[in-house]
Amino acid sequence: MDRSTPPAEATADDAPGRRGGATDMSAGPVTGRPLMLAIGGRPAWLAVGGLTMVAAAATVAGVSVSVPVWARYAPLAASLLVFGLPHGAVDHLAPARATGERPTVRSVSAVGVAYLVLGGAYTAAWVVAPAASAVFFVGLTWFHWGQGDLYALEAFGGSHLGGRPHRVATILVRGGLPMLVPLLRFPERYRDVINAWVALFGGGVDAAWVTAPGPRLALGVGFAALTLGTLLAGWRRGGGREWRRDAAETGLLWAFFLLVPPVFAVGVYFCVWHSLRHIARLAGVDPASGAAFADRGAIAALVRTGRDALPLTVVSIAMIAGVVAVVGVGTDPGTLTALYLVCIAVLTLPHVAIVTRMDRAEGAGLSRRAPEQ
Ligand SMILES: CC1=C(/C=C/C(C)=C/C=C/C(C)=C/C=O)C(C)(C)CCC1
Ligand SMILES: [Fe+2]
Repeated sequence: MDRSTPPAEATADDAPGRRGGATDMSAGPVTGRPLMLAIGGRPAWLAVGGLTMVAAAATVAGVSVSVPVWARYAPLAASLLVFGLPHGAVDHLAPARATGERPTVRSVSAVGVAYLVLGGAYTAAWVVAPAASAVFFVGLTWFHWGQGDLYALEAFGGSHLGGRPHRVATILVRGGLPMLVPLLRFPERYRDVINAWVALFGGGVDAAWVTAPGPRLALGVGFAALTLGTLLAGWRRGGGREWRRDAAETGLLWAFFLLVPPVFAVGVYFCVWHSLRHIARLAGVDPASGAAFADRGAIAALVRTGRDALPLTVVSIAMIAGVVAVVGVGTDPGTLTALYLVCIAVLTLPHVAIVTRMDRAEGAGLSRRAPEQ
């Protein structure tokens, strides 16, 4: 698929930032809209929408569904293979492709060095200051998952997105949905997850304020106001179909993270929302995956990108298994999940650096020049 031409389904207004579009303000291409809808949109809406409806029906009927422990952890465990870990395992190829070039030994090595330096530094930080590293991990994920959603909104054709302040607010809202909303409804479980990370290093967090109602209420009211203000700003820029999609997704994620228990909800979100959106982005910058999508559809594009992700997914799983064996932690799901998430944290810091470079190369996200209005 030729990325420089808007796909048949999209109009120039649909895709304001795509190279060659009539209202093009950016330096580079943004993933094709049909690709992002097929891989990064519909599956996530189905999974998250379906689960939210089940949870809402159970709440309205006053039925308390007891989810077995293994099922609570199943989505996070599945993320080892199902889109989660693999979405970062194409990082060695992605920055070159984002600039429209073929990966070279040099470009792949630069990514390797970034992983060694940033991942190494963050590993040391976990050992020296686990509580601060845990808080940093939540903040980093907040930014990164918001950054991922901002890219997807642009790829959907988000002409309601304004300049830098509106984009920063959109990142804060979209990242805060998975990182803050679970705290509002499930503070004890939230604290237990963070405690489990820190406990791996022999520490504990004294975060009484996390479970205290006052600060939580303030955070909830503040975040609700930020959500409404950000959506209102988009509506005032013209609203329209993409604004309605943004508002519907935002409302859906608010409900999802308020209703569905947090470890399960975050696991589902990681697999089908964040990771699939990034995979759609990766497929969009890879000519072979783009062609597979144009010829044979979404599954073919996923398989093509999956092939690129396979080697480093296997290496990452082997490394995580090695860490589990060497540190010899307990085998209960809570502890294993904590160790997995700390490994993910170490991989996420360089991953965020790579994605931010891709944003710059594509003129997307915070690197996009403000559209004129
Ligand atoms: C599990 C869980 C949490 C944090 C999960 C995090 C921080 C996951 C990060 C994953 C990343 C960064 C994946 C790569 O893109 C919370 C919200 C603390 C509490 C609720 C349960
Ligand atoms: Fe990511």
